[in-house]
Amino acid sequence: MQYYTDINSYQGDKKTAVTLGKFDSLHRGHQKLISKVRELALEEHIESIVFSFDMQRKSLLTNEERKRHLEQQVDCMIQCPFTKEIREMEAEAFIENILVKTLHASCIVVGTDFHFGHGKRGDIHMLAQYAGVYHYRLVVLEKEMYEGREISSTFVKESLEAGEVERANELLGYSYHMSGIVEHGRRLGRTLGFPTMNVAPAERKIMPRFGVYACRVQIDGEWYCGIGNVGIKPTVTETHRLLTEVFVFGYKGDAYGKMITVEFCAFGRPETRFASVGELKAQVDQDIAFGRAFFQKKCVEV
Ligand SMILES: Cc1cc2nc3c(=O)[nH]c(=O)nc-3n(C[C@H](O)[C@H](O)[C@H](O)COP(=O)(O)O)c2cc1C
Ligand SMILES: Nc1ncnc2c1ncn2[C@@H]1O[C@H](COP(=O)(O)OP(=O)(O)OP(=O)(O)O)[C@@H](O)[C@H]1O
Repeated sequence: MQYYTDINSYQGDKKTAVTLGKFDSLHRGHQKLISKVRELALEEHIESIVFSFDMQRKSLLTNEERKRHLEQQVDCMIQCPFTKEIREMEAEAFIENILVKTLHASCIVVGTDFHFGHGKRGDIHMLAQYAGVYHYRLVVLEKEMYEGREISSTFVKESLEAGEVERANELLGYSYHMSGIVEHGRRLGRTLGFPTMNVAPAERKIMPRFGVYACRVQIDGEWYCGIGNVGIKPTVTETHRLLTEVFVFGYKGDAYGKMITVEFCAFGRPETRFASVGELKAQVDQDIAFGRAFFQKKCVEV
């Protein structure tokens, strides 16, 4: 996959099938658009492109994660910073300069509510109006729904904030996850009987509600089950540093310094400030039982 973080460096001269939007989470609605772009590109022997506006704020997927998700799916991805120039570009100019002259779009795929250009004046009606002028085909897809509500990145964020991670995962079509390098904790966990891997989220990564989650953890390419806590460990620290900590079932190695991925599968309980470390340990023992039971119910060996 070709990857660009600046529209001006795009040099392709082939005709393309393009889908556009913020694509913050690559949820099931986004995936429908991406599948369509791939299908059209194959049919017409043209390149498939995902053009995403990088809003440069807190997001569900980091740019790196979004790139990784699309790596094997499309020919090209452009994460275009939402600069003043882009924000203030009139919609007609966006169609002519970006879609037609730069990307050579011959198919454009968007959802019914796609808006673009200065003041968000551009929409599917404007795109349809110029289709004949610039000889592109416009494909507008209906919004993918979940229990009567349109799937959106906003819906995913609300679900994660509420601890409804299982619903978030349904909306996404994959499990919400975070990655990072395992760092040293205070090594208190191992004296309590549950050694943990500590990972800090990327700076702009949105984290789910503080609390305990049944997790799947990828270490050195292998998947494990575990139980994790997202939060600031108020019982044992006062630094308020946000971390994910996981006790990985059956892992015996030394993971310090390794890059791991933690998938959030089910919410157990909110993070709590306990009166003593003894009370915390008693609760974590129950959390471990919750985690094991969750995966056993799914017939996963833990
Ligand atoms: C499943 C699980 C649940 C946890 N729940 C809490 C909690 O509710 N409150 C809290 O202050 N810390 C919680 N922690 C964090 C522990 O305080 C922390 O893992 C322990 O103190 C070891 O920290 P260390 O890695 O710095 O040694 C939890 C950790 C795990 C693995
Ligand atoms: N549920 C959906 N089904 C089909 N297409 C969708 C769906 N949601 C968004 N799209 C389309 O995907 C593209 C990117 O959408 P975008 O990421 O900008 O919005 P969103 O997912 O609704 O997120 P947000 O809540 O941040 O507005 C747009 O063309 C949009 O119309």
